Amino acid sequence: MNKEHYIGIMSGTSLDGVDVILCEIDSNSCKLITSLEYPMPLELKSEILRVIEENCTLESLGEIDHRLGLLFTQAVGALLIRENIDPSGINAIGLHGQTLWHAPEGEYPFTMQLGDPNILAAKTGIPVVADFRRKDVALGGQGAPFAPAFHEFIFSNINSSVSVVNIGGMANITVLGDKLIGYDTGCGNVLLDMWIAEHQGKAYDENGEWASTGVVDYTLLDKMMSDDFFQEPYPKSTGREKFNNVWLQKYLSGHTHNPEDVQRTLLELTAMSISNEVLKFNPDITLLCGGGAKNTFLVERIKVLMPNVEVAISANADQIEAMTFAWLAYKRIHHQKVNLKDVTGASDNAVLGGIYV
Ligand SMILES: Nc1ncnc2c1ncn2[C@@H]1O[C@H](COP(=O)(O)OP(=O)(O)OP(=O)(O)O)[C@@H](O)[C@H]1O
Ligand SMILES: CC(=O)N[C@H]1[C@@H]2OC[C@@H](O2)[C@@H](O)[C@@H]1O[C@H](C)C(=O)O
Repeated sequence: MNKEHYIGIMSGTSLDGVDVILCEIDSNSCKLITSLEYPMPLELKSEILRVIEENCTLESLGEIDHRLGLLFTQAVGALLIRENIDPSGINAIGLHGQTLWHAPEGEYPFTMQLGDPNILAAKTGIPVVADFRRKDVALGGQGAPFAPAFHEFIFSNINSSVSVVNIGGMANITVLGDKLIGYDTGCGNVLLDMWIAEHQGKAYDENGEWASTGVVDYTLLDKMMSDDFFQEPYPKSTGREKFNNVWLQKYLSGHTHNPEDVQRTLLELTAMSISNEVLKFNPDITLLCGGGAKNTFLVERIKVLMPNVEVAISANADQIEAMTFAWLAYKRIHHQKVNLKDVTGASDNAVLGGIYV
């Protein structure tokens, strides 16, 4: 069987860094060979947040597209140099890009990922597959989440009923079965990160330590849990354009709260919005992945909220999203459709992504 080598690049909604992985892929398997986390410069992170949350000009968008193209190129270069890899041995790079805005519903649906793939292809000499999501949106789909198709590929050999939950900035669930189910459950770490940054100047609440000093405000929790997004049926997907400071302030306004109680309540919101969805499918096992799987207090709360489900941290928990995009590049290079229509609501499965050489 022919083994091929693909690089996957993911920079998610947390804006914490760029995950770069190298995989060996064939029609039956995807083996992680090595990975690297390349830091997102703080100034670029602030500029991206400013454009998303405050003020956007065409010039700022164009410059961010270029700067991200350079950043992804540096990240790939760092991996190739560290591992002493010749670029000619890489079949292609799967580049997710940085989501700036995701609006799959409405009169003119769109999803926007930036980071010019031409720069990456030109500077590395490696073919790049990018722009994965817009074909799905063109077919009437949500354009997200895509990881469920990869979860199906790597986890369907498990002989129990399985669900997979990625806890990134946003959180998404996959339920494996005859019909593949997957959708975003809502916020993952994004509100927790935002609140601790504002009150303690930290990028994230390590192991939920600050949250654990507060108490859950159940009135606030109930109000937030009654938000439309949590009530809507799937297919559904979301992003920073919804779960952001404006969203939080809407629920906080009119009351005074201790900051640590808000953090504790936000952690409970993440745990509850995830576990409510998992429990709808009653799986034997739930595999957690993404950065939130390292938050020991969050994982503890998820376990408490679903005592009859075995909760485990998945293999390669930090790399699965980047592996997804390496595998999607493999699918594109081989002109294979991706099994996502039941997840995203697209009218058909499709060959996803454009090739940049
Ligand atoms: N030890 C830890 N304790 C608490 N939280 C952690 C820990 N390690 C990572 N995190 C959280 O994980 C986040 C990063 O997760 P991840 O990289 O999976 O997100 P992402 O890929 O950017 O998001 P998305 O999946 O929505 O695109 C950090 O911002 C932080 O909130
Ligand atoms: C539009 C977008 O970038 N969505 C991300 C985000 O981060 C988690 C969740 O929201 C998921 O829908 C998706 O990412 C993963 C990689 C996915 O497509 O499965």
